[in-house]
Amino acid sequence: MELKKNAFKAGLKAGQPQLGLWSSLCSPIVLEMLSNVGFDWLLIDAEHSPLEIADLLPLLQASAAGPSMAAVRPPWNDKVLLKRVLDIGAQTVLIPFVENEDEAAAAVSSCRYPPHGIRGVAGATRASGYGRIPDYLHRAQEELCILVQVETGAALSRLPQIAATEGVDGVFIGPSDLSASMGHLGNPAHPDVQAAIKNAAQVIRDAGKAPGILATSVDDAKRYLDWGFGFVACGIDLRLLATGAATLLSNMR
Ligand SMILES: O=C(O)C(=O)C[C@H](O)[C@@H](O)CO
Repeated sequence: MELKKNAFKAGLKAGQPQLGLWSSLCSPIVLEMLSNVGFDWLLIDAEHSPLEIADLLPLLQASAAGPSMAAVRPPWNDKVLLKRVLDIGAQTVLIPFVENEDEAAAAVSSCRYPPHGIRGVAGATRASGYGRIPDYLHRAQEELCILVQVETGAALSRLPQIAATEGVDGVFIGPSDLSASMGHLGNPAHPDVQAAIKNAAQVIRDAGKAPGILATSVDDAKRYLDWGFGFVACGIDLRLLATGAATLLSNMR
C-alpha cells in the first residue's frame, strides 16, 4: 500500500489557489456529498464543534469518497490531540491559536517523528494503512501539510517569524478572532481588520509560505484571492444550510 499523495499540499506548493469549504455540520453524509462537489479541500472543524477524536473516523472516510482533500482543525495546539488526529488519518492539519514562532515550532514538532519531532510512534494506525504502508514512519511528513492559525494582534506582530518557521506550510488568518482581538468583535469587515488581513497575506507570501483564510461570501472570497491568499474556505456548510432554509421559508410566506 502506497502513502497517499496530499494533492492540497502539492497544489499550494505549485501556487494553485485552493478553494475550500468549511464543515461544521459534523456529518459523514454531508462530507461524502461535498467531497464530490469539487472543492479542493474540506475543513473538518473540531475546534468549534462537538467533534471528538472518534467522530473524525467516519468524517475522514466520507471525505475520501471524492477528490477533495480533508483538513482537520483540532481544538488546540496540543501534541496529544495532534498525534491522535494524525493517527486517525488527517494529512492536513489547521492548528489554532499559534501566537509566536516557538508555538509554531512546537506544532511542527508534534507532527513529526523523532529525530525531527516528538510524534509518538504506533505501528498500525489508520494513517499507516493499519501498518500496510511500509515506509510510513519515514515518509509521513512528506505528505503532511501543517497550517498554523494566526488570530490575534499579538500573533500578527510575530507573523514574519511564524511564517518563516521551518515545517510550516501555510498560515491561516482567522478573521473572527482577529477582529475580536483588534477591538472589533463580530466585525471582520472593519477597515482596520481588512487592512491587517491584506498586509498579512503579503507577509506570509514574503516568507515563501501560503496564506489562507475563511470567507463567508463570494465577494469576500474573491477579494481574498485577489490579495494573494493561496487557500480560501469560501463558505461554511452549516451557514449554507441555515441561510438556504431561511430563504426558502421566507419565499414561501
Ligand atoms: O477566527 C476565525 O475566523 C476562525 O478561526 C474561524 C471560526 O472559528 C469560525 O468562523 C468557524 O465557524
